[in-house]
Amino acid sequence: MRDFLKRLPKAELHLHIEGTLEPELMMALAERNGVSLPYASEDEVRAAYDFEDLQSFLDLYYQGMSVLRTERDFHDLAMDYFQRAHAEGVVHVELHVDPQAHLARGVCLETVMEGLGQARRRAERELDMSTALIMAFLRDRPAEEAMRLLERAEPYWEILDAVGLDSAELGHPPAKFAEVFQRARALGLPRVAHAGEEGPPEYIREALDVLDVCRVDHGVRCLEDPELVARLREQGTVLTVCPLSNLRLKVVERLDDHPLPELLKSGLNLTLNSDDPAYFGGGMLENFEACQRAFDWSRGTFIDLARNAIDAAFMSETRRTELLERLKTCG
Ligand SMILES: Nc1ncnc2[nH]cnc12
Ligand SMILES: [Zn+2]
Repeated sequence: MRDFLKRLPKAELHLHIEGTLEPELMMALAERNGVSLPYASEDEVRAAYDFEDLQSFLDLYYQGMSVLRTERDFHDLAMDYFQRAHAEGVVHVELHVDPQAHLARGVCLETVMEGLGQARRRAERELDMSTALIMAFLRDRPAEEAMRLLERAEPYWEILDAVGLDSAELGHPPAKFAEVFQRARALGLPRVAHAGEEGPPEYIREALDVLDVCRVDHGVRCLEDPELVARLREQGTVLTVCPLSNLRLKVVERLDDHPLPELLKSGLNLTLNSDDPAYFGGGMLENFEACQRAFDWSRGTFIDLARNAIDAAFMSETRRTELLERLKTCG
């Protein structure tokens, strides 16, 4: 089965590029840039990854990214991830990036975008990997700051595939960002948002009604609201589910308790993703394998999930056709 899951052409729709920073690269960049970290070794970094909830993870996630300072750092970060993902049979990656977290540290938007752009072009050329870029707003910061970022990103509007919404969910409902998302819509930018990870089903409704998102990141708490489930099913809204993330952030106690089988039974349009692979114990292949162990799904189920991701991805129709063809030969 591992071989089959590896061969499966996997499209990853929910990944935070800053969440791919492995302890080895974190330590190397800290050294290169003279940034001090509260860890003496990679093992100490790993030992700190024992999270209670989303906030306890975010605290380390923002601390970890303090080592990213230059264009080359962002290039190295993304290229490192693309190579690992490629080795796991990932053929398309949609990366969320959190510019506000970098701007707040004095790293300018151009540094982030140019570094990531270089890596994306190399991935395309050297790994035959397509990529998409989602510029995310931090929901625990003021909406005015998000609006300033959107305007500041004008030179990059052309290369953005979507805007997103992430960071601490509770207490920061999607409606707080109504104007920002309206502006993104007016600019012709597709929209996605994290909702229903730790937050209530009401946040998923708001993401749909107020932000007009085409996909919901996580969305697992929709099951608490049967009417919402029916609506998501009828609309075919994609949920980008992240099993190992939900486990490590204690959204569920054990993977066997994960709502994925129920979400599947409810006829929802699901995809599997890694979220922050360096922090949550594995990339796409580990997430697929963990589901195989926990739920004993058939090959057909994994093929369906992989197809959902390709169908919903921000990619050219030529690329989509090519990947769907590749998927057919996989069974
Ligand atoms: N799982 C997650 N939820 C919300 N914001 C995030 N930023 C990075 N990972 C995240
Ligand atoms: Zn996420």
